[in-house]
Amino acid sequence: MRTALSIAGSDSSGGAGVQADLKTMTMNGVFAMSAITALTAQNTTGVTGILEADPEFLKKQIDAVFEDIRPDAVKIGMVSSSGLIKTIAERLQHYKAENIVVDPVMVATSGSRLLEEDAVDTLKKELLPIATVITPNIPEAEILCGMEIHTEEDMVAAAKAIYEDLGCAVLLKGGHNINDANDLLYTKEEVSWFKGKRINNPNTHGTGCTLSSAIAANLAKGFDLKISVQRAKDYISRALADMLDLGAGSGPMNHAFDLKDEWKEEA
Ligand SMILES: Nc1ncnc2c1ncn2[C@@H]1O[C@H](COP(=O)(O)OP(=O)(O)OP(=O)(O)O)[C@@H](O)[C@H]1O
Ligand SMILES: Cc1ncc(COP(=O)(O)O)c(N)n1
Repeated sequence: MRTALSIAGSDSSGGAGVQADLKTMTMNGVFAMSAITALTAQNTTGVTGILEADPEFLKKQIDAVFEDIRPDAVKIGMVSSSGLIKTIAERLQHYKAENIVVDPVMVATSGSRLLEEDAVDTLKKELLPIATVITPNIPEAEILCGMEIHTEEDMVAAAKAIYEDLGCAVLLKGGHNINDANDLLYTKEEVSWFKGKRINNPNTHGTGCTLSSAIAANLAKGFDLKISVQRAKDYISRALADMLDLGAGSGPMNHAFDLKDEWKEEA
């Protein structure tokens, strides 16, 4: 069985973070492991507390995984602070990790900050350049490239600027657009659009975590980046279409939908 590691924060409400990652990876047919960067006390309406892991303890978790069950792919979500980012980058390079998907989580859907402001530079310098693909949403991409994004042309220009600056493939997610949910993949070879029909579901807590974990799971199974993104997009559309409605805020998605063997196939 192929394996994947989530390096991310814990979401006590189960909709985002490590909890979303493990559900998504399992549904996509890989064995899921975790190294937790922070505990959050969180629900659909907001984050009430964050307890960061000590970088030395995060290193222990990553070492414990790599020295026994080497992951075929790694997804990185909430990284919180510079010390944790440096530890992750150093360890992944040490183990020559492959198929690294970084979701540069900065602010939760509910509005709470999940990455310290002064850690953005460390993220750009140390972690994003070693990624196979990064998956910013529009506000995150604006921070990474310093330009405003209003149109699909702006999305292409922003993805190009980020690619040229950091050297990693960029999946710029359009979930924050008003009309469509079209995502743009910018790689060395080509620019591809992944068109999605906007599903009228206000419960989008954890969509970014889910998409990036599904990409990692499919890379782990041997699919190339474009096919992995398409499969991940199909997965998230299916999960959103289930219309689970829990909690008073933007709720989580259901992952326990009809298990279909097609989600689990390997390349
Ligand atoms: N209402 C929707 N209908 C269909 N697809 C959606 C919808 N909202 C988001 N998506 C898709 O979900 C994925 C995540 O996109 P989004 O831009 O919401 O990321 P995000 O903001 O990082 O997510 P998060 O809510 O975890 O912060 C993308 O593939 C996006 O196109
Ligand atoms: C631990 C953790 N990681 C990531 C997110 C981002 O997800 P969202 O933007 O959907 O709130 C989150 N809320 N909590």
